[in-house]
Amino acid sequence: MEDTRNKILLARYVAPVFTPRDETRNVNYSIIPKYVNYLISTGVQGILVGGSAGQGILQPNSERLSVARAFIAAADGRITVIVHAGGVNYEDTLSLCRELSVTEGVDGIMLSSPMFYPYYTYSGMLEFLCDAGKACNGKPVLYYHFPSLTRLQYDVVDLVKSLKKRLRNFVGLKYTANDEEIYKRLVKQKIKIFLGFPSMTLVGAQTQGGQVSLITGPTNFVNGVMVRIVDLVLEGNSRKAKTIQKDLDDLMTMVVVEQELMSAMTHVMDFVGLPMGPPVKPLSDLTESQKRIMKGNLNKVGSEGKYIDMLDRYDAHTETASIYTSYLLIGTLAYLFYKLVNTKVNSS
Ligand SMILES: CC(=O)N[C@@H]([C@@H](O)[C@H](O)[C@H](O)CO)[C@@H](O)CC(=O)C(=O)O
Repeated sequence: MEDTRNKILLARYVAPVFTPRDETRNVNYSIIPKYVNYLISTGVQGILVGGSAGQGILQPNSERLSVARAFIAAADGRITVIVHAGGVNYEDTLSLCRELSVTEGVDGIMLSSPMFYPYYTYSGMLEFLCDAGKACNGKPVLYYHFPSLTRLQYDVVDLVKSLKKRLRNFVGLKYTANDEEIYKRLVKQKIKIFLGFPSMTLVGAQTQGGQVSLITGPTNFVNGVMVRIVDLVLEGNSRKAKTIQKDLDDLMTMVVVEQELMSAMTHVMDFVGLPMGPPVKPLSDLTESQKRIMKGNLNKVGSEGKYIDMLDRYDAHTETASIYTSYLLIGTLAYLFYKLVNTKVNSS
C-alpha cells in the first residue's frame, strides 16, 4: 500500500482519460497505447480511468474493468493509475472495488457518492463510501467530490474528517468545485487534493505552490498550458499566469459552446490528432454544425495567438520513430547474437 500511496501523492498532473470509441460506439482499444504515450509526452504523471470524462458510470462493470486493464497495460508502470469505481448500485460498486483491489497496476481507487436520488442521509452516504472503501482491501482510496453533478448538499470538510477516521486507506479527494474557501479548509486537512476544474489552476498554484495537483477534463488536451500556469506562479510571475488562466477559461467556454460537455471535449481530441469517437449512449455526438462552430471558435485569437495553438498535439512521427528504434534495437541484438554463436562454432 505504501508504494501505491506514494505514487498517488506524487502525481500532480493527472488526465481523466476518455474511453475511446469507434463509429459504432464499441471501445477502440487499439488507440489506447498511443493515447497514453501522447499524455506522457505532454507531462501527464497519472491517469484516472472511468471518471466522468471516461463515462464510467454509464458502462457495465465488465467494460469498466477491460478498459482499466487496457490503460494499465499501456501505462506499463510509467505513470500512476487511478480507477474510478463509483456507481449507483451498492453491490456493483463493491464488486468493482474488490476486482480492482486485486488488479495489478491499479495504484488507487476513486469513489463517488451515488447519484440520481439525492435523498439519502449523510450517514447513509458515509456508510456506502466506507463499505466500498473497505472492499478496496487496503488499496488507496480517493473521494470524488462533484456537487454540481450529485446535487448533494453536505460539508465536504466534515466528510473528509469522517473518512480519515473510518477508512485507513483514505488518501484524499478530487475537489470538482470552485469554492475557494472550502478548498483552503481542505488544504488544512493535510490530504491529497486534486482540483477538478481547470479554472482553479491559478488559485491552486497560489495556494499550494508546487504541491498543486489537477485532474481536469482539459488535462487531456491542454496539459502544457496548465503546467505553464503553475510554473509561472512558482517563478513569481502571477501576472502572466493570470493572463494564461484567462486564455484557458476562454478556450473552455468556447469549446463547450452550448453543447454537451462530454461530446464537446472528446471532439477536441480530433484537433489533437487522436480521435476519441462518439460518447457512450445516451450521450449524443456533436452535430456537424456544432463541430463547425467549435472549429471557428478554436481559430479565434487569445492573448498569445490562436486558441487552437494552445492544444497539445499527438506526434505520430515520434511514435513511428520509437517503433523503428525498437525494430533497430531488436535487429542489432539478433545480429550480435548471430555473430557470437558463429564465432563460438568456428572456434570449436
Ligand atoms: C464532467 C467533467 O468532465 N468534468 C471535468 C472538468 O474538469 C471539466 O472538464 C471542466 O470543468 C470543463 O470546463 C473533470 O472534473 C472530469 C474528471 O476529472 C473526471 O473525468 O473524473
